[in-house]
Amino acid sequence: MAHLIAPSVLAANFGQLDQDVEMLNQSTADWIHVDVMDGRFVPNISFGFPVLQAIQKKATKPLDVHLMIEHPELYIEQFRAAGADVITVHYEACPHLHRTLQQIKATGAKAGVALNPHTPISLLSDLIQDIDLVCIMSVNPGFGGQKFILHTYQKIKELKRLIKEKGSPCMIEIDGGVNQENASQLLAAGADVLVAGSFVFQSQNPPQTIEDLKQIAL
Ligand SMILES: O=C(CO)[C@@H](O)[C@H](O)COP(=O)(O)O
Repeated sequence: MAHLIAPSVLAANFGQLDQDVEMLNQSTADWIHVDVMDGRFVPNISFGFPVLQAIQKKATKPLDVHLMIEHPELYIEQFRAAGADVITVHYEACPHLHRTLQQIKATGAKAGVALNPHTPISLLSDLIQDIDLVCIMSVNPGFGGQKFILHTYQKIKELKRLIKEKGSPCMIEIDGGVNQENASQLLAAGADVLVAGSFVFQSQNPPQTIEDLKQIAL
């Protein structure tokens, strides 16, 4: 399967969000990645339902919503109603992760699990069959523009092995510090979806940058 590119609107210009979403609509991006932060699970606050709804109104591509919040299970239905197509919760925020994944699937959304850099892949061993997407955080969540953590390559390979061993249809997404330099190695290690925020939005020509990431061959 060809890899997917999911630009993160956390790095967009919120003064012209409509235009930035329209740029993504016109680009070769596959998904639009939306980072929700609550100031508790992560030391930053981004935005909530009204902004997600505004993005949904304009977007013509699936919304990949990454919840960096405590107690995500309290808000799943609301995020789905606000436009989320993929809902990713953090392993570290869910004491009853299996139940939360079922809750996400019951809304009709795809169910994702994100892992902080310190969280081992092996913890997913008993529920990998129930996950549609694992988001490996390649930075500590909370901020865009951070440096990519090299140990990520190892984790992708481990996850790929686990997925194969258990026959899971799960996709592997990488989030944080993705750029033209590391993208090809990430894909070679087994990544299916690349999230890129600052690399896309701070470039001279964001649609071209998205297309360059899309065209990376192994
Ligand atoms: O979830 C997060 C950060 O917590 C990411 O989605 C960032 O938004 C990616 O930004 P860059 O590292 O690509 O700038």
